[in-house]
Amino acid sequence: MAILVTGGAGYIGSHTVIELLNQGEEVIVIDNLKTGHKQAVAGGAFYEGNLRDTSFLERVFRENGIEAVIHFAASSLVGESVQQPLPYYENNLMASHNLVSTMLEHNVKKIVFSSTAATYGEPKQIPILEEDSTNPTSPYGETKLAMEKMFRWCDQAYGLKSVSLRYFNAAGAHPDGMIGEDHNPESHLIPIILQVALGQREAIGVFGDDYPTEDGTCIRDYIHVMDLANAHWLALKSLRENGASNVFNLGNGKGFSVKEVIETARNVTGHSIPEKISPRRAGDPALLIASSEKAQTALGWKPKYNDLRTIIETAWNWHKENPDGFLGKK
Ligand SMILES: NC(=O)c1ccc[n+]([C@@H]2O[C@H](COP(=O)([O-])OP(=O)(O)OC[C@H]3O[C@@H](n4cnc5c(N)ncnc54)[C@H](O)[C@@H]3O)[C@@H](O)[C@H]2O)c1
Ligand SMILES: O=c1ccn([C@@H]2O[C@H](COP(=O)(O)OP(=O)(O)O[C@H]3O[C@H](CO)[C@@H](O)[C@H](O)[C@H]3O)[C@@H](O)[C@H]2O)c(=O)[nH]1
Repeated sequence: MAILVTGGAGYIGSHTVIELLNQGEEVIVIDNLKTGHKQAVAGGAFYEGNLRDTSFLERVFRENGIEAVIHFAASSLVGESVQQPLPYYENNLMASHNLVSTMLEHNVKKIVFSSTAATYGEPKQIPILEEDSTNPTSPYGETKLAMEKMFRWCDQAYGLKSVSLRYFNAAGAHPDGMIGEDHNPESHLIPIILQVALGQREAIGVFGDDYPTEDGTCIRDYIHVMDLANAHWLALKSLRENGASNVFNLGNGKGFSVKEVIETARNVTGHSIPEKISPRRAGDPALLIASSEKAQTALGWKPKYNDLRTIIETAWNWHKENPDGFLGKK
């Protein structure tokens, strides 16, 4: 029986495919390549198509014995979702509805889901715990929270077992330099900073320096993509072993401001990386730091790359060797 990975050609999905293959799993990837890259998929069967296309989904489930689904495919940019909410409802909620309906028709009842810190909105306390209140500040966070709730109701009604993993900020690249982050256009902080270091951009725009934080810039909890990949494998194992639905935060429990991230990248790369203060980006909470104790205790998850310098080093290794991302890859 295979594990179906939706969005497996994307950044976190492709790193998780490697983890699954290393664990001896049979893997099937679905991706419409909207933001992903076929060259990033290290193995398994590949189906190019859209989760919104029910006959396509039906064919994938008919042609394969699928045990469980790991669901990454989504639109996932906080700022963009504030400008264009409707595509987020379509590509996140409606596509997930198609997926779950097809799963249930084929009696597939295990799903590991990419949720997000954006489900919390502005936290009332730090570090954030799973039971804290959820008041998203963006349509993106709102759609992810709605999907979590859809899975919960489907557990009660149909016995669908889900593990929702609320990642904080994914960063870094495979330590072998095989694959890394490549979005076009890029919107994430660390790859943009490294594009400045490579001379591909003039400066990094800092989105707001008047937040209620020590240096006025937003604080995030950066977590290495291979640590996230490993958490998916552990979540899958937990569904196999005890079958209970659950929600887990995944972060390092340490927060870094935008300015601190830029400074660390200056040290790693040896480049000056000019910065310019720009307006705030709509939808951004000031401060997000996870407590991941629950995942550590219940899943036995232990992040290996738990310092920002190492995370940025692995990203720098990928960007330096592949300045044009997968396009330029030999
Ligand atoms: N990057 C982060 O920091 C972060 C943090 C928290 C949660 N997440 C979540 O993790 C998941 C993966 O994020 P990522 O950064 O790897 O994003 P990504 O854009 O690199 O990957 C998403 C993949 O899904 C594919 N896809 C999107 N819609 C599809 C559809 N309708 N049908 C088929 N394929 C489709 C894209 O082509 C892409 O390959 C997303 O669900 C995102 O919301 C990401
Ligand atoms: O050019 C830039 C890009 C980003 N930022 C700031 O850097 C921080 C991190 O931004 P970014 O890398 O774009 O990530 P987030 O917007 O925090 O969102 C990521 O992390 C969320 C979880 O916290 C996920 O849900 C999202 O999918 C994922 O894109 C934020 O404070 C941004 O305002 C800048 O100042 N300048």
